[in-house]
Amino acid sequence: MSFFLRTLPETDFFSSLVVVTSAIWQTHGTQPHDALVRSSTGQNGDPGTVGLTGKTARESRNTRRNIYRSDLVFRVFGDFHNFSVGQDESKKERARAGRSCCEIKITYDDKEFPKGKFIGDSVQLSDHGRYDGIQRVFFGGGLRFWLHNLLLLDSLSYLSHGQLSLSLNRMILVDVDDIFVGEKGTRLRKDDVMALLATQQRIQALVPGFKFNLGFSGKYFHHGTAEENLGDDMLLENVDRFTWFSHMWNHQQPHNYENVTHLQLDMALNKQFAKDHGIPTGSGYSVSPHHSGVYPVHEGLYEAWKRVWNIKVTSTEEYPHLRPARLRRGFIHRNIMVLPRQTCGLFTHTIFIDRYPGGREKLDKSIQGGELFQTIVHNPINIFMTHMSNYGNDRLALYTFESVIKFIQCWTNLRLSSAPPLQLAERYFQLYPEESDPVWGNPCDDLRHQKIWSKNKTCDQLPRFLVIGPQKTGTTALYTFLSIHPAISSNLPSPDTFEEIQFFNGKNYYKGLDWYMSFFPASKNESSRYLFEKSATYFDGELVPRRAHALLPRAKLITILLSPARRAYSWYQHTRVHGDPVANNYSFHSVITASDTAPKPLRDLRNRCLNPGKYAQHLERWLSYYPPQQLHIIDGEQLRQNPVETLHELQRFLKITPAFNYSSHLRYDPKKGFFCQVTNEDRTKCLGKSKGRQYPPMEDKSYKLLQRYYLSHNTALVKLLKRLGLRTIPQWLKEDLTDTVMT
Ligand SMILES: Nc1ncnc2c1ncn2[C@@H]1O[C@H](COP(=O)(O)OS(=O)(=O)O)[C@@H](OP(=O)(O)O)[C@H]1O
Repeated sequence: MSFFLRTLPETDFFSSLVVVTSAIWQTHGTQPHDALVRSSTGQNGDPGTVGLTGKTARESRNTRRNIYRSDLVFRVFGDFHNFSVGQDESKKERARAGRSCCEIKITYDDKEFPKGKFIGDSVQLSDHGRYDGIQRVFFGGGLRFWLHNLLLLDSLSYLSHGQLSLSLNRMILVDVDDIFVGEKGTRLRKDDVMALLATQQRIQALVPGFKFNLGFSGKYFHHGTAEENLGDDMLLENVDRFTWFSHMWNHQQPHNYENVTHLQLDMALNKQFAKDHGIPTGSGYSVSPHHSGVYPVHEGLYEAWKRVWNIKVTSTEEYPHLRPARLRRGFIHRNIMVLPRQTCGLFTHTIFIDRYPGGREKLDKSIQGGELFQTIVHNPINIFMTHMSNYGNDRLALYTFESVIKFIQCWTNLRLSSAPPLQLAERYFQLYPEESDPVWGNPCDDLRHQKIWSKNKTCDQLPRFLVIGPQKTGTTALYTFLSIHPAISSNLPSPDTFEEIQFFNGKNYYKGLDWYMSFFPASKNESSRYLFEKSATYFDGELVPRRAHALLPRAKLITILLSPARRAYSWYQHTRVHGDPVANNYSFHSVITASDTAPKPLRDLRNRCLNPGKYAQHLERWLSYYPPQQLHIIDGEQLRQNPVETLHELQRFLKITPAFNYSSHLRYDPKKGFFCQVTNEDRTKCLGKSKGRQYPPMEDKSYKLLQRYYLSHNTALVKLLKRLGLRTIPQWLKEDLTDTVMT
């Protein structure tokens, strides 16, 4: 299916026009599909007469008045030979009376558009395609108008026969943070709690399962005025009518606790408070003050949450960043599901309508088709952040949520519902399973993140360059030689994978950023230190470039390439020596010629052996994240034969000054057959016997076969290297290609 969205140049008729054309769906009599926008002939009759009622803020604690009368926009579908046009009839008497507006005849082929008769801002036309067989929906200007926005989505659904449709189900949870926390004079009184309950009941009629979700900090219970303390009591008297979650005992930010035990002790106090006051403790949900510790992750918080509260779900506005809100996502860390959190425009200090930033008009705009309304339209699952103070005073949160819910009911066919956080989270990750995987970013790249990250942590503990492999190209030799450099430091060794951390591929990634950074101990002389790590499996890892780029966007990348055929053979020998039973049962030739019907272990081994050698393909993946200027390609043969020059070039690429002269630090060792490090005692220290081992040469038939196998990949590599401006094509690459042509 293909859709073409384009803006046409200005015409007399439409100030600007977006045409949605379905070239595929050319039939008539389309199936009706669930539309977002409630049509003017909806089940409630005429929406033009539906006025929303809501609570005005301050002065209306006990009076209700009509605060909103719907603007009316007709959506009329016809065809170009005889169609109706809808126009924005707001404030016009006939619109309020619900009468349809003008009926205009128009003919399509001779372009007789009746000039000046339309209000371009509100025209939507559907061409059923009777003229040329192509269905279209035309939009007049004013696409920023909220209803047009929805109609565009409906049009896509309509033209695609429902295949490009949004589900109509929306789930809403409203968190009320800071229960018991507020300053005297800003907290809930008894009548506020009554209003909270009454509003909740009204919302429940429209949103099944809805309950305000109260986040409490027990330390501040009864810290208000006498009247407000009665409000606290009343919340507890109605404890079962709400859902509850822990918001830290003393409202402290968890990232400020370096010691997990202290964090646990504080959490335990809040739990004890809950037990003493009959507050349920089993929701499995918690939110930390100011999102601290959730993202960027403070491991201590996750640890203590699990131990004290058995937390399974939390939420934050900070992942991956606060803005833009529409890009907020969820992730799972240590089995705790982190959901994206939304704002409704109310913050702790927004408590009076006359002091609402931008005034009441701004709030109403957000509710009536603006930001808040759109948030619900575009997010299947919404967790809104509010604070206790928003429910006292002018009760702006009550007004906001009741109004937006009614507005949604009036203008859309969305089906609203609510559920406890655990259910929401399960639903969320069913809808977006790909989000389970976290993507760790650099906390120092976002000021807000830095503020809610432990002061003891530093971004200097991250590598400035990565040696990405592939395996068996001489990466260990390069790693060892780089470590001789006085200004370069490698990572600490890993107990499992030795000199390689293998963070960005495989399971280690789920251990989190703290785990990764623990391999790069902070040094006193940060500025002169070039931290790096090498993990040869990064090169061909599907997810690695994306993950590496998210954390280290400015890092430089070093890769070593040599004949993919020879690399595959070296890898096979390495795997045999490491006791792989399949490699030991099958000859190299059997492995590389294994067919797709071969036993799975053999096919897996074949793939692991051959895939990394498809260099161009893997490099393109890296280059889709990193600019070419950050990539340095080393010829593996040159590294082997002339490591000194190779390292001098590399230093220039890394812009490391002063340059370190390797010539007196590396020497050819005839016994080993490779260059080795020169020790202080003027001896050579070579890599262990696992590197540069002796094995029989590759059979000619295998080499020839691999040359053919890699022909297209090597050809693509030549093109890529030229595109990257490499002046000389490596000799091994020329040979691989030439020999293939000759055979
Ligand atoms: N100076 C020096 N000393 C020893 N070995 C050297 C050196 N330079 C390059 N090589 C080649 O490096 C091959 C091993 O590559 P890696 O270190 O990348 O292997 S690994 O992926 O880390 O296992 C290794 O492959 P094999 O010969 O198959 O063992 C060597 O050919």
